[in-house]
Amino acid sequence: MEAASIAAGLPQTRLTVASHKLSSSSSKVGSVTSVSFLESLSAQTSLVLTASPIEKAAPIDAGSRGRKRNVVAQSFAAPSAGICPFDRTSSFQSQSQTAEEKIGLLLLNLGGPETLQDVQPFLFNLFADPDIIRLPRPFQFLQKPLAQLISVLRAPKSKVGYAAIGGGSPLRKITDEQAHAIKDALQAKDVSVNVYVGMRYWYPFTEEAIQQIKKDRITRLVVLPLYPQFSISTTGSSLRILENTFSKDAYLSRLPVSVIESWYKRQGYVKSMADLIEKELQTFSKPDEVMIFFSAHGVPVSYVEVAGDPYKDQMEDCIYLIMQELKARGVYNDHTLAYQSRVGPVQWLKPYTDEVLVELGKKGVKSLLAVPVSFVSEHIETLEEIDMEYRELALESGIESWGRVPALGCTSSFITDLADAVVEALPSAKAIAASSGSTGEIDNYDPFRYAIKLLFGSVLACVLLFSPKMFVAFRNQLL
Ligand SMILES: C=CC1=C(C)c2cc3[nH]c(cc4nc(cc5[nH]c(cc1n2)c(C)c5CCC(=O)O)C(CCC(=O)O)=C4C)c(C)c3C=C
Ligand SMILES: [Fe+2]
Repeated sequence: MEAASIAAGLPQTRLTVASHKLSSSSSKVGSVTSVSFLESLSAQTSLVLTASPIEKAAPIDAGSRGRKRNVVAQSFAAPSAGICPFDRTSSFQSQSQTAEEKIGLLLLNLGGPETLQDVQPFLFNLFADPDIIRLPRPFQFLQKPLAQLISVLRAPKSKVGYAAIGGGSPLRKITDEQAHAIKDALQAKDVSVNVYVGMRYWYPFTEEAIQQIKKDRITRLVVLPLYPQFSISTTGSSLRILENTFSKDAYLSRLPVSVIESWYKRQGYVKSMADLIEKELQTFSKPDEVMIFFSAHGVPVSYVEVAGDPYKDQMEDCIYLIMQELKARGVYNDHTLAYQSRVGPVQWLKPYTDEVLVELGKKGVKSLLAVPVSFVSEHIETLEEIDMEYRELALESGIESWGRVPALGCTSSFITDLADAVVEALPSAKAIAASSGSTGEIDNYDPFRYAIKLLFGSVLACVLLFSPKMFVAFRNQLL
């Protein structure tokens, strides 16, 4: 649904932010930040803070060639008819309202190519992100030429993957469904919100969502990244877009904002994951003998060891909490954690999923249940990498029974808990730092300087990449 048509004529949202009663099952754990998200992000990503100003033209334009420009982000103002079920029996009650508010909820996600033609420009946007390819400051002018080169080299491999799952990523559709479901779950708690979806690397872009929030004159905003754990490369990268845009805009810099940075500790999430695992274990002939195999998306080791990305610690903590929940239910299966989806010639978090599968086969493990744990939607890495590549590898390695837990998607207990998280975050919303300018203009873009940089950078990138050592590394790891 197009945002413009839905968002038009929105009723003014009425809400008591100061006084509300929370459901006894909802948990306040999780990391909620208001203004301080900028500071905490700076602390966590100090190495890249001075990276490029908002990628205003290039990433979006790169993806919009030959496509009707998507001018508005998605906003969901109308209840959707039963796309995702959720629990309407929550004990949350909003009480009488003291102020008129127009509340926005911004869901942040990665985005994915919708067609095979989108794959290369999508990859360009991804590799042009200084939070994904972290170049030392003197080399940052190489970011875009490198992104162009790597995206072109990587695209054929990625296209095979996307072709295998139906010719495109399901992320936009699933995220839209989650947006509708959270909106409905909030409505059932008497909290009216406009929900916006902002993708980092594909449509609807985060920048578009922000512009829509501004147009809609939202008065209070909750930001909810759809990643349970924080990583510089995911939540951090999306928050940087917000930081850059909000701090330069008079209206946005005064808008009270609350950011839910990570939420893997929430009881609703932990219990929902445990429910899925428990249910899937029952599909095996001997459930007690199944190894629970958590497969998390990897990140380069340098993110954790040099830049201080909390992702690895949070992931380990998350697995611990899910296993504790399972033990409390009398499920004592063995479990292990490995990291998947590495790209490029650098060291990523270990152990690697493919290597562990082979080892487990050698050790005589016969039944294995894969649990994707970094992400809450089905996507290429669950549907292709786990369900096809890793399954085949596991069976070749001697594992006889293979299962996979579905992504949470619109599971009702999970959606209800996210809605609770939003309600809990509302009171702490605060305006971000004062605006540095009041025009709302984002950045000066000089096409001539950009072209010179691009030309020079491309030549240097080719020289670097086609040196024999780099060439071998890329051939082995990227293609
Ligand atoms: C090159 C570096 C990458 C880092 C670091 C990284 C971190 C990271 N990614 C996700 C979740 C997703 N990644 C997706 C696609 C994707 N990611 C990379 C690279 C890095 N990811 C590439 C090259 C791609 C494109 C697909 C491919 O060619 O393999 C997606 C989208 C999937 C879809 O269905 O479209 C998601 C989701 C997490 C959680 C994460 C760090 C914690
Ligand atoms: Fe990724």
